[in-house]
Amino acid sequence: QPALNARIIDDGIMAGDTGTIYRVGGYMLIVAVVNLAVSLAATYLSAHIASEMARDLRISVRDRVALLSDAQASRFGVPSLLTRATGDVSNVQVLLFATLAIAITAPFMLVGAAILSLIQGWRLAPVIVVAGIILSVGMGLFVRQLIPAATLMQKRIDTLNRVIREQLSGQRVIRAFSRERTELRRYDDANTDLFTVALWMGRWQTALLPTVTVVAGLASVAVSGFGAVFIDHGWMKIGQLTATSGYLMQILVAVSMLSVVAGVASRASASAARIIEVRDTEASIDGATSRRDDGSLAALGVTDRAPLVELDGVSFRYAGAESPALDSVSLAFRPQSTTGIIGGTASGKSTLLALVPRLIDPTSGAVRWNGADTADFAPAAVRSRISYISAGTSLITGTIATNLRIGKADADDDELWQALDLAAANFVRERDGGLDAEVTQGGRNFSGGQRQRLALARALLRRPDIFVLDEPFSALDTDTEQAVVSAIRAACPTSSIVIGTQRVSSIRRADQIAVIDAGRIVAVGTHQSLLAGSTVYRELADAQAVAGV
Ligand SMILES: Nc1ncnc2c1ncn2[C@@H]1O[C@H](COP(=O)(O)OP(=O)(O)OP(=O)(O)O)[C@@H](O)[C@H]1O
Repeated sequence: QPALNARIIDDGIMAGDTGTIYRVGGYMLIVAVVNLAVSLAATYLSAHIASEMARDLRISVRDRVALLSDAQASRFGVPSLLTRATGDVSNVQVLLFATLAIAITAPFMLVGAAILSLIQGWRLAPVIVVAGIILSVGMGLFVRQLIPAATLMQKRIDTLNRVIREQLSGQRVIRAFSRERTELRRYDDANTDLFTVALWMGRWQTALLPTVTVVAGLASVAVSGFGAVFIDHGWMKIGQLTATSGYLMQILVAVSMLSVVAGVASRASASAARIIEVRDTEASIDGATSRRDDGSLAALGVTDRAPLVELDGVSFRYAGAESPALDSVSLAFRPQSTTGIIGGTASGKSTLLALVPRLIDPTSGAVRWNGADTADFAPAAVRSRISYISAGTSLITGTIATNLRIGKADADDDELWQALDLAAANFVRERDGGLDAEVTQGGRNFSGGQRQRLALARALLRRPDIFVLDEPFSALDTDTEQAVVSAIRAACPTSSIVIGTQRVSSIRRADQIAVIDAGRIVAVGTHQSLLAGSTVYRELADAQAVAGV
């Protein structure tokens, strides 16, 4: 366009040729319309591609997170994983959009304008080159400053998210212990830390544009000044000077656009590193860790019948822990039999139970199904035969039906009602909406006992070969827990039922009771034999005032 403008001035206005003015003016109009259409299309396509990339990236982060072991997930921390899957992906999305919409076109614009300005005359080239060098060096420095700051900023967003999460989930405790002021201060500190780094980045970012503008202004003054001298000497025409000024402006616009992209790029590169860190984490518990290519149950000799599950000299140590949570545990869970694992706080019950569905793998020893090491099995194959209830029952946002169908996706309503009845979850019948009654986040609109009954119904729906139940009755009264245990046994006569608990009442009728203390099995027997032979068990029973029946 500046070249066409130069022709209008030099060949049209100066030569008094109105025909050239109209003709070249027409070309300018066409160029402007094409320019508009191309940039609209480029913006649309860039937005489309960037959004699709972000969607795929979120899926891949989620897929990786789903495969992380508990220890790996807690190394990142839930708030950080959330930020990485959302805010960090958005930063990369913005960069991709900016790159496609601006950063690809800007260099063409820059080089094209530089070449076209040279065609107009070489004499002003040094001005353009000097301005270009100053701007490139300035931008390089700017990006170097911003990348570490952007990394710090994402970390501080993680911290703020963690504080908010803790405060929201612990709201009642905070109120009950009058900790509002302390918590407010904690929030303020995290918020101020984030503000400080954001402000620092903002200052650098705001400094960049004025720098570009000042360099642009000086370059423009230099072009006009030198140009005037060159015209005076007859080395240049007025139109050539106008065109060179126009191209200089285009170069500076391109540089300004690149400077905006540089700001986005520094944040995005910090975010990309955080996303890559998650994606590159080798999942420690997933299908890929099956030691055999064919990790199916059939390939390993486990048929339709409930298997004999054995813990064979199993030890487990959490990463960084001084002592093992489980130490040389050997125990068998037989089909058609109920096993109780009882022990005090932190004795290792949850750790032991998590081994069965391969939520964790033993540090040494093996978990065997019909003699075959489950490390050879695909975790999904093992889990498909198990119903697991973790301590602190989890429900998800949805309805009662959607929560129950996690246990069995194709269960019809009759099956759901039957499972609810077996789990003594009669309250669902009185609830508005019945099976379609709403479940809010974490099942907070249900009491602890109701949540446990729903979890038991979900576990029952699957009719698994093994029930692995971690403290499943802690919020139920003893009569109800007995009724539910009997109902599970009657509904699934061939299954193996394993119950981890601190309550003697939950397991006293079990065929086998293992007493665990500090990660070791200290006694195995029945209620009666343990009352006679195990001090730990007797003490637990005495403390809970359970009669020797
Ligand atoms: N994710 C973890 N990281 C590190 N150590 C852990 C982790 N989970 C449990 N432990 C430790 O392992 C030991 C056994 O814990 P576990 O949760 O298995 O006990 P538990 O018998 O189920 O306790 P409770 O009845 O109180 O739930 C404890 O010393 C505990 O501190």
